[in-house]
Amino acid sequence: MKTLSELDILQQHLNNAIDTIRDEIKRNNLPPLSNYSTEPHPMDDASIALPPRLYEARRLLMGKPYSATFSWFSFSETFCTVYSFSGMQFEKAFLQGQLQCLVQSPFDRVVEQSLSGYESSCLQILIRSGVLDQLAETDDPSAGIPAQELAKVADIDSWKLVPVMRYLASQGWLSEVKEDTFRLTRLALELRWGNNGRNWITTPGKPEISTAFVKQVLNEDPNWRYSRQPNQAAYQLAFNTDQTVFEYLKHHPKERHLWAMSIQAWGDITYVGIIADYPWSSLDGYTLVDCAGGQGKLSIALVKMLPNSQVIIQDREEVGTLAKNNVKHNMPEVILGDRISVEAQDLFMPQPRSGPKHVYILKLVLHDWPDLECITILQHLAKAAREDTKIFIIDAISEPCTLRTVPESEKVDLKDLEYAEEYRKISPPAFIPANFGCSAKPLLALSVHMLGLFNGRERSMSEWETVISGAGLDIAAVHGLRGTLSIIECQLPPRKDNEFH
Ligand SMILES: C[S@@+](CC[C@H](N)C(=O)[O-])C[C@H]1O[C@@H](n2cnc3c(N)ncnc32)[C@H](O)[C@@H]1O
Repeated sequence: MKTLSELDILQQHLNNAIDTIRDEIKRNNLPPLSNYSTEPHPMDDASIALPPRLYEARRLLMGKPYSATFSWFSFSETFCTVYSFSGMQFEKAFLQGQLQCLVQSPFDRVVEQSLSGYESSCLQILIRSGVLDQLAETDDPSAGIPAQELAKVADIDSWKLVPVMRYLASQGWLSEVKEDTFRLTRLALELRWGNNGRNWITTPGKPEISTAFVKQVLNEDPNWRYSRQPNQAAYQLAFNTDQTVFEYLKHHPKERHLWAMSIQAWGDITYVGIIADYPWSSLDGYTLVDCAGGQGKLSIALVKMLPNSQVIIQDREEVGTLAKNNVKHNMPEVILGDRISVEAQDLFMPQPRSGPKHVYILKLVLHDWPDLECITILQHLAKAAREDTKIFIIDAISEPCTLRTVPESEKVDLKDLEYAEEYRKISPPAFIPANFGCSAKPLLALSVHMLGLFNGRERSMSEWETVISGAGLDIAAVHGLRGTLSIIECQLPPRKDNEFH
């Protein structure tokens, strides 16, 4: 007999729940569910007791960590324990996305969202108390450790630790192997010391900035409310400063280091797609200028890939030291200033590197800035550019959340990618928005975070077009990459016959 995998079993639960909901809707003469309806559905009315089978099918589909009829703890205890005994992880039953929106009770969603900040707080507790590292470094990670023991080593109250850990277990970060004994799950391994997830989550200030974000947007002072200055955002409200994030970090080296690690984490997760999905070898022989190149991970890769190219990492003076150390660490054989150099260069000053066959790269830079600043940055590059210069904006293209009908001849679906080596994005299938809805949540959350930090944002293609044409540049091509980013290749517009350069 075929042994079913966890994926097989979860699919069965999913199909069973959907089939049941469909059947119950028909049996009870309810209207069809739609995420695009502008009317409430009878199932949204919490004062009506749903038929038991429909109620339970919805609970199965949501894999909900709580419900109206179960108290938080009793439900979590039963459910988490049962699931960890059967070797399954709760988080995998928690189906996100379109299906969640379609079937979840709107009030439950409100409760879940209004308390969602606790997930971040509980993760902070897990990490900052050292509990996560205790769980990661134990001799037998699969056995787990009783919360009482963890609390004693961390010097915190176990009465407070247990609800924190159980909540995290319900969200998939931990599993409760027996009552009050927890172990890490696959998801939580990303939070171990040295991993990108840990670097990203430990950058200081995220909770403070997200709280102050409300005050940024709804500020009583209209000068603030309508300000798009990079130094009038939630960050300044949270840290009581009038400096931009980068100016502030200049004077706070410890935070600067943590920030650099978190930026690097985002860079790392997008790196594979940038390298794999663009034909970089076609640029061998070009001079590549990595503007605001940070610690220079992309530049180091490019100099290794392109033996006839020169690569220059530019950034703020205080970041240059990090980049130099990084180059020395990763390429001990290379002499700085030979094929790779690091130099201080302000994005808002004229670009000194100019000449034939140049590529200016702006990776994850423009999303940090409001439109006016982006236009100024691009104008400096446009002024330094020649006819054959390429300007690469490597940033996300944040599709709107609209439904889009793709003409049949242009459709790409999963079947088209069978055995494909070249990456192509699939077209959104029916009822899935252009940005794939909840799949875009990390990027859209980052977009809001950019607003809170700098009045920056992730941009849609039409928003990119505004900024690029505002700087007097043309778009030559757009390359989609795996890992949320794209390369928007820009160039000078063709010269008119009567123009002299
Ligand atoms: C989000 S990071 C991106 C770094 C790098 N391109 C990457 O992808 O890892 C933004 C970078 O812009 C740099 N930066 C900020 N303001 C700058 C300025 N006025 N001139 C030059 N660099 C600046 C920061 O120091 C930081 O390294």
